[in-house]
Amino acid sequence: MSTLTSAPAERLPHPLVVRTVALDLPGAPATPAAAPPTDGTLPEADPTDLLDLLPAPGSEAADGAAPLAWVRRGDGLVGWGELLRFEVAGAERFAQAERAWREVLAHAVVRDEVQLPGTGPVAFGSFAFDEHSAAGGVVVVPRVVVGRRGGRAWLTTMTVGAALGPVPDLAELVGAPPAPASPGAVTYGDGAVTADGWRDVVAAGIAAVRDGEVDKVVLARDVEARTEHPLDVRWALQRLAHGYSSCWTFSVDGMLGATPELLVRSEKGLVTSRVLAGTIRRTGDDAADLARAAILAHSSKDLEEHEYAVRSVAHALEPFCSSTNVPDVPFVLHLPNVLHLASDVTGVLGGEAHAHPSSLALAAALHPTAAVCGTPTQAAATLIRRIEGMDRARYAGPVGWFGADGDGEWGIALRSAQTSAADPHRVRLFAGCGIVAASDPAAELAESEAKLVPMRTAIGSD
Ligand SMILES: C=C(O[C@H]1C=CC=C(C(=O)O)[C@@H]1O)C(=O)O
Repeated sequence: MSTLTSAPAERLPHPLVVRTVALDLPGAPATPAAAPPTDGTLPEADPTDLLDLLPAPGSEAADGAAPLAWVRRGDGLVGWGELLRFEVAGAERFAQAERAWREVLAHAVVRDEVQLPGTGPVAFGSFAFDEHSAAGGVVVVPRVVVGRRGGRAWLTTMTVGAALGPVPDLAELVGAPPAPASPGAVTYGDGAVTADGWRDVVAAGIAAVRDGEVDKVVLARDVEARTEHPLDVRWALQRLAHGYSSCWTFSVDGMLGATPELLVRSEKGLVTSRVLAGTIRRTGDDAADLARAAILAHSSKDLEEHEYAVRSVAHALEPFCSSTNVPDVPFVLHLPNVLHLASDVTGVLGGEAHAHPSSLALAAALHPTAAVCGTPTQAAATLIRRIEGMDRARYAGPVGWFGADGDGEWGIALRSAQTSAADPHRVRLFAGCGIVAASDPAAELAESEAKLVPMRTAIGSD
């Protein structure tokens, strides 16, 4: 693995050599002729088909690095082996990451026999929420990527060399990874702020809204988990993908989770963002939850929170788009733990395709949205720094992947946790809540607990 902070291509002894070939995964025929079926439906993939391929920690293939994943409903990308790693920091972290990736690509030799979004060269990234955070950001170029999309699958290998090697073989690259072992019992402790202390943080946030310092602020907290056995990230990813299939299950550099919120997907000039804000807990009873969905859809407090988030995304996309579509009314997204108000904002990038901003540049322009920071953005960010009492690190920052043409997908790292490279028993879980004038500290604490459920379940053993 090479860790580079600047001018990566100049320091590479040879160009990046990339080869993508079609693959025969379950539910993903290697030959396009065999798919899609005549009834128009796509073959069902198990949500963990891709995740099952990830090598075990400590194995030669894992290369000492955390697994890479971006998976939803069985489609997506998994990657392993750290061929290149770029660490970035500060306000320029996104631009630095983009520059590093472009420099590598400028010297790449690519043979892509599949030609779909996610084939050819691919890099994964994860970035700190706050430009002042020591967590900065990282871009990882894996040695191996396996992808699946709409019934087709592929294998990409990336090396640094002089020429294309032989056709890569999945069986040789993967072997038969052992199933992840349970992390055993998990104990929980306070994070940077205790639960009681966080109620006071929320109360301070409400006071700031009522005083007119901000219209909305999103406040977050962390809890510390300790697993009996070292956490195998694959264990958590498989449980997240099964339990939260409508979310994007991600893992980059030890930041993992299942986010319901897509910051931006950019594909062939079409931009999509799934905006969430406004939440109600589920009860576990379907009839009661339907009634709660109706309450949420009409709650002025939640609709206000949501409106700020949608406006911030639409406003940030406008300069790049020739047209945008912003739904007038949100829909209710049903997750196993909570219900959210959700809006899918779309746009068409303006100008010539070669001049389109990359998906990461769009993510940088959108970040931080009012769903994770507040309104107005700068005042909310300042308030968060003053009262939240913790470094969010990469929680609530952009996480995802991009390819050689800049297209890609970036989620907001929510319902997430950060593992520790130094201590494989330690996991830091995060959750946050949008605060407006009508918020109540006890209700927000309960909401944050509901938002911790996906990661608590993912690292649990039952
Ligand atoms: C900040 C988080 O959620 C955001 C996304 C959806 C709904 C939210 C809310 O209703 O407060 C938050 O804005 C989190 O899950 O940590």
